[in-house]
Amino acid sequence: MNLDEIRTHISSLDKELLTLLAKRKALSLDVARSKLQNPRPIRDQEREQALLVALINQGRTLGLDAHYVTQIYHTIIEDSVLSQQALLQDLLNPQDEKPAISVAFLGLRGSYSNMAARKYLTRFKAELVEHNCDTFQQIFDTVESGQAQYGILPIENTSSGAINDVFDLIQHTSLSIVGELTQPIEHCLLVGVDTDVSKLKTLYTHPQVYQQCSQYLKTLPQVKVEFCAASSNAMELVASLKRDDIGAMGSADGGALHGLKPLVTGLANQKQNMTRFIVVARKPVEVAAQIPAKTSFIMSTGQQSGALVETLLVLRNHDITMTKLESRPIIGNPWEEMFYVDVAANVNCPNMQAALAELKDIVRFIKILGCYPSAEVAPTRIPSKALSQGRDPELHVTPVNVPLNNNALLSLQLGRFHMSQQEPLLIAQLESWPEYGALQETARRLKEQGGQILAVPCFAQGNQQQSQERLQQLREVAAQFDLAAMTQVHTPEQLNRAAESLDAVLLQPIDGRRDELLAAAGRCTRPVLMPLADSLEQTLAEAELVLAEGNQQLALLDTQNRPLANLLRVQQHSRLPLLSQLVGQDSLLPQLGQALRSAGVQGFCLSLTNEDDMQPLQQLAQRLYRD
Ligand SMILES: C=C(O[C@@H]1C=C(C(=O)O)C=C[C@H]1O)C(=O)O
Repeated sequence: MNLDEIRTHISSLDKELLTLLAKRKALSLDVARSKLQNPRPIRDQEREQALLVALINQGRTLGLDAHYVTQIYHTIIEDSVLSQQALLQDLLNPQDEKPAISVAFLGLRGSYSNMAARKYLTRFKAELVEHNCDTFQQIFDTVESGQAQYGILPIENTSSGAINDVFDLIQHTSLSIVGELTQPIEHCLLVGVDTDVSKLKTLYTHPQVYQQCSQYLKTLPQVKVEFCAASSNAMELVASLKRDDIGAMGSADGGALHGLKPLVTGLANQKQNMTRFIVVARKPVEVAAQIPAKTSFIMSTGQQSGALVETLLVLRNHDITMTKLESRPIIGNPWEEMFYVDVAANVNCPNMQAALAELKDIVRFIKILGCYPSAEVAPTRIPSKALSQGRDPELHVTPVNVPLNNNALLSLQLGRFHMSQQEPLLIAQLESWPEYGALQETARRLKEQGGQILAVPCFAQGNQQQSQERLQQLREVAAQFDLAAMTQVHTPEQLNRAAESLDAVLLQPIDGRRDELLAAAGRCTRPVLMPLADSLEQTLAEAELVLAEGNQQLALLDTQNRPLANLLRVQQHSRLPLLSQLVGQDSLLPQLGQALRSAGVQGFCLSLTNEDDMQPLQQLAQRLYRD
């Protein structure tokens, strides 16, 4: 086949794939209708898990990686669940046939609020009429007066926290919250004509965006920054001037609406930058019982001691999970607070009704702001043991008896992975920086075995530029294979740079600068792995140093295969999660792993050279994740 023929073949396969996806979606809507007739929850994670495991195994026989199959199916299932939810909501809240849906939001075309509005309203399949507003107050007014049906408001951001102005306005509105959505905020450098970063002289941006990208902007000393009222204004300006020495900052999708292209992406200091938006309307909606719902309410309690605790106990006693609690001053009543509460419950469910009745008796004031479908479809986790492949028949031994009496241990989240003794973390730690292809291959094999973290040394001797590139590449490869990324750091400077890009850092203090590194680790916002010191006392003192500076995301790492008795003592005294570093080629690796796990070790850092084969990793994974 020549190139054209191959491409024709690919195009026809893609068409088939799309047809099949559409058929799958239609079937999933049939499932939703059947769940409405015989009421069952929309989400069935047991079914999803079984489906994913079967698909991963089928994929393997066809030569497809586990992570590839998982990623594709997470997207398909997320859409399937959200579409089912939307169908149920439409059936429950029939809308008059509307030729157009109107929505009020902050900023112009291309603003983050505009992108959120577009995303939320795609499911209405009606033309969108946009009302640009200059202030949050104007959004409330536009919806209250009936000029727009919906208002979209940002309520909290993962880097900057609660958006107080919106919380304050909600106190006084008659509108209801009818929906929520979370939008990733991905700042890019946008340009209107073909150009290069070195040619840029002026960047137009909003002060908040400037702040969130300060570290990247420091690398462009030749560029002057001009502030605009909103990112969308900056985009409009750059689009109209069409010059190669100016740029704007904002989202790639927003820029595309103005014909701008992203020149550099991922500019934010904090990589996981998300904003949660609420959707408000004049009439509340009813949420189908099968859909995970949230209810938001505000309340003010008296000022007697324990008043707030009393209300929280009511929620606990009715088994209602609180997902958010904010307090804001009550305007006009100095030192009195209004509490904003989100709970994961449908306002009409019996538990919530009972809780509300009790709350009414003990608070001064309570108002339901709305009940709406929860927008989070967290990917179904596949247990590592379902992934760990190619079991070795000779390794049959009785499963370890994991002692369950140490649940008082502090736990740790590394990236999106949680450390637990039931499912220990598996880290592949390369001893030196590999070729890009070899890095990808290690990541792929680690993921195939159910491992979670890729650790590679990124800091080359004195070469800042190179280490920056390595941090970037490690982050990319880890993300590609849905792994968390970690690197070894020797100095506070390295620690700060690693913490900007990666999910965790592994401390390797240099003599003489040890305390300095520990103090920096205590101030950083990433999880830290700290090697055990020479004595138990010193380890405890060093851990205390990190914890006292405010970082509670700390785990200890035994790098010297210490006797089990020592490890048990460290755990007993520190209550911190403990990991063990093992050498990749040790023939006793699986047995060692099993013994250490029985002693309470919650993670394994397997050091590998670039030449090592991955057989031992596979054997360790099999042993760790065996039933
Ligand atoms: C389609 C269903 O509903 C949901 C979506 C699933 C899917 O798209 O495969 C699987 C389980 C449910 O969470 C179902 O229950 O089968």
